Amino acid sequence: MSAHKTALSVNLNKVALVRNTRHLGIPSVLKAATLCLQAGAQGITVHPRPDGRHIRADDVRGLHELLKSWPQVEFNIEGNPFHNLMPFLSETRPHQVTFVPDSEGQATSDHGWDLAADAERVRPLVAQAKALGVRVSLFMDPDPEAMPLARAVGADRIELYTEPYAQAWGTSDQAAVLQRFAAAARAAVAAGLEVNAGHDLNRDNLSDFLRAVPQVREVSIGHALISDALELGYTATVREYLAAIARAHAAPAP
Ligand SMILES: CC(=O)[C@@H](O)[C@H](O)COP(=O)(O)O
Ligand SMILES: NCC(=O)COP(=O)(O)O
Repeated sequence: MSAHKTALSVNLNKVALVRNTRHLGIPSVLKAATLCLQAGAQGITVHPRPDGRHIRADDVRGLHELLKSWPQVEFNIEGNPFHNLMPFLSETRPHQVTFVPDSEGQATSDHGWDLAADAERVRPLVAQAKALGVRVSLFMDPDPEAMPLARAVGADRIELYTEPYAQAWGTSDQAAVLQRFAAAARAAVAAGLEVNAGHDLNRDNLSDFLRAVPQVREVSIGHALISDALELGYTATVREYLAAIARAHAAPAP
């Protein structure tokens, strides 16, 4: 058994994505956060992208207010520090920021930092976030040799980008890919970093990952978790609508 329990941080991007297709405010990001926390999630993650396609500034502010009532819960804001991210840190001082090297308008995150190229420009932004009291995590590919560089720019944690693992899960590549992630996590810890993980983790592939990479302090999960929440909720929801129809038929308007 590992000495710590891995925290689950729920990424709410996809709730906002659906919400943004109309002007009704549903589904509500704040209600989703509340339900996830009531169910035991230990953190909330959002990635306010520059194009505002899902999480927007008002969501970040609203979650910041909401989480004042949940002092044990970690607020994690992800994004590219060279785009729109840093003002959110000054305004809300979340527990953690995850720097992600996405381009503007990128469909979704698909690689970690290349610190051999970017260390000098990332370092002052890491220092700026830490001066605000915000823990800094860097989104990284599972490359053991890059971990000392992540530490050298001042990061507290790294987040292992797990899509390659998710793609390998259940195939003959799974064991080899997991070995790569395990080596990267060991290298991170040896360099003085803590380890997070995320991207395309789901309730099928998660346990195998955490067994192989027990150092993981936190997983942030959005796309699959929100999809599961929809699918696991269809039965009860359809019954509610059928009940509403039945009520109308049982007591029609006079
Ligand atoms: C850093 C990371 O892996 C997540 O932010 C992920 O990219 C989710 O972002 P989207 O919900 O915009 O795909
Ligand atoms: N940092 C990863 C994250 O927040 C969620 O990624 P995904 O589960 O939506 O792929």
